[in-house]
Amino acid sequence: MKNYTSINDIDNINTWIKEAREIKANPFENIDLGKNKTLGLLFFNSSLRTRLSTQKAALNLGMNPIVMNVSGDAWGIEFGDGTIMNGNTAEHIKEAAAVVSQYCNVIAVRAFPSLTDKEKDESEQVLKSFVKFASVPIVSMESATGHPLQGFTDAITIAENTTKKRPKVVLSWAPHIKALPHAVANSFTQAMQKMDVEFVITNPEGYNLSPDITKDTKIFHNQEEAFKNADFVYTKNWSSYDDYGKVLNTDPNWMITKEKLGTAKFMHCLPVRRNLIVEDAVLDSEASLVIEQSNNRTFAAQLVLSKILKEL
Ligand SMILES: NCCC[C@H](NC(=O)CCC(=O)O)C(=O)O
Ligand SMILES: NC(=O)OP(=O)(O)O
Repeated sequence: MKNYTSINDIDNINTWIKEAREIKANPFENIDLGKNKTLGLLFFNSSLRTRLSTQKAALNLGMNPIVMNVSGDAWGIEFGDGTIMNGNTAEHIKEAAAVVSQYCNVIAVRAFPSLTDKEKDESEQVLKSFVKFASVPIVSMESATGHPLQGFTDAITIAENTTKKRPKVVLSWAPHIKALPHAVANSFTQAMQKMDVEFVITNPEGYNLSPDITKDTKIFHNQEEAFKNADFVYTKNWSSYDDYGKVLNTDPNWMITKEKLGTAKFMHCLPVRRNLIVEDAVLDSEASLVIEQSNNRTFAAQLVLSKILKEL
């Protein structure tokens, strides 16, 4: 595999899940695979899980990870083509990506959307510019429209925790005070569409995800109806897609409660705001899979890095 920038880069999700679970059972088996290879992690935004689990994955493969917070610490990077650089940006992505490629054998990038310019966000300018101008493989650590390491992690976690051949999985919107990206919900949707699960989405009116993502997945505006017979409830806030980046609804009735969850397992990518997205009683119960999801981030990243290293 050259790059990992989308759930669409997974050729066979069941095989990948099996391989990731084998890595989880024996994480140091390929400790020599990444010997003398460097992974550069570039963050344009905050992170706790992605930053640590991706470094840990690299270390488990014998790679050397080097990390940089690009925003603030590096020179401002210009992405525009042909720009007269007399503003705040000091170097062009053409040089920046080429330079980082001299130091790193693989580059991982986190770059969130603006949530103000839909066309620009959907063009994935930052991620795609790294793919274009770096001479080494690129891994997305959450871009404007997707979080494929998270989506794959969530698929592993569902496979590990299901007792049924075809469980029912619900992606539920929940309220938040800030405008949040669609990336996690998009990649989770794409991952579930590849799995043998009954998958539905529930969100208030005005909050449907991009139809290019949801395709023929059933969308309920009634959360209670969607939750009937659910085995897994995956919760995430996202801002409006149609009224791009706007917060149209903060109705607390959409918060996940123990009563609503019933016998289903609760999932969230984290970080999660307690008693806004989900009540304490859920996160503090056996029904919550959030810590195991975070654990699985390491093995998802380790599989992706293994596949890239094998083709370097
Ligand atoms: N990487 C996982 C989620 C990252 C981001 N969450 C956030 O920005 C939450 C921030 C807050 O709660 O203030 C998102 O939704 O895409
Ligand atoms: N789930 C996730 O990507 O967490 P961080 O934003 O902390 O990396």
